Amino acid sequence: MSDLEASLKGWDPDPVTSSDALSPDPALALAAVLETPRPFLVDGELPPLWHWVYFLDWPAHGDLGADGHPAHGRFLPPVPNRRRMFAGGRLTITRPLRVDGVAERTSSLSHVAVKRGRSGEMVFVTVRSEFRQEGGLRMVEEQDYVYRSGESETRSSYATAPRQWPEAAAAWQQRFTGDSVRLFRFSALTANAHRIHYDEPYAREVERYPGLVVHGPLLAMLMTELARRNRAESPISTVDYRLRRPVFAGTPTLVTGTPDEDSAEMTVLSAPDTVVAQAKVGFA
Ligand SMILES: CC(C)(COP(=O)(O)OP(=O)(O)OC[C@H]1O[C@@H](n2cnc3c(N)ncnc32)[C@H](O)[C@@H]1OP(=O)(O)O)[C@@H](O)C(=O)NCCC(=O)NCCSC(=O)C[C@](C)(O)C(=O)O
Repeated sequence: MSDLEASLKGWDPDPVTSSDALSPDPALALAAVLETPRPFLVDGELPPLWHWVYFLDWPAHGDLGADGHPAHGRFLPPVPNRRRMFAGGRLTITRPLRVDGVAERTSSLSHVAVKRGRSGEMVFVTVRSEFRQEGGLRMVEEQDYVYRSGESETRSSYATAPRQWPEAAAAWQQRFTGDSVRLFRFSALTANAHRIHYDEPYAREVERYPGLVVHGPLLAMLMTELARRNRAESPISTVDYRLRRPVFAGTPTLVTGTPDEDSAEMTVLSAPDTVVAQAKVGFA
């Protein structure tokens, strides 16, 4: 048994339920950060993944670790010297949540797996959440987080990111470059104090990235938003996404979509053959 596996023995956190009155304000602020064309909230319905600006935790300042991330939390694995990344997830929407109405989220630990990848040993933690409003189940979500233990390695493979816009033949396309202001505003909106997103000396010197890291949730949203804008008549009912490589502020990326009858394959490219994020979006 590896040290990582040993540290997880007996870890079995209980489910937790929280509620949110779903004020429209966070959604309107998110629309500004994403530069979403009007109308933002048709019939008050939250677009797919926009619930990420709700149900937020604001731990006391003293309860944050040196990385800005909470030092303790229900679904944070007891891994020594923990380093975390958002790796992917799946969302099924039966009926969208509506703003201006209390909604409830129940989260539980779904799955823990220690795996060995190109970057060494890591633990994948999947958290499953059910969202209810007006007594009905509206969405089921699974989110995969990856945790590593120990000091950051030198990430020399990231240092040579190209500085040109990637090109692709996909039907839907949108250019995107993360900049520090947008990353800061997205961190604030998602109550994410992780320093890799806004503290460049920390990102470079401590976590050894070549720059600020673009949020995984932001990349996932760019993909669903491109699909939503191009298929306004068909509501999105499923999203399955994976974050494959970190993206850094200043890196020109291309968000692409290749539609099919009832789904679309989405990617974020940092070079024509480098997929940094991918998603499959299903239309109802
Ligand atoms: C995830 C990394 C570390 C895998 O690392 P790797 O490349 O070394 O892995 P691999 O060699 O591709 O695969 C190894 C195993 O892992 C599995 N695997 C591989 N990927 C996934 C995935 N997504 N979900 C589930 N499983 C996955 C894969 O299927 C395989 O399993 P197997 O051995 O059973 O076949 C690597 O792909 C990576 O660095 N991705 C980018 C992560 C990223 O940049 N996230 C956004 C920034 S962090 C963030 O936003 C955070 C936030 C918001 O601040 C906050 O929550 O705190």
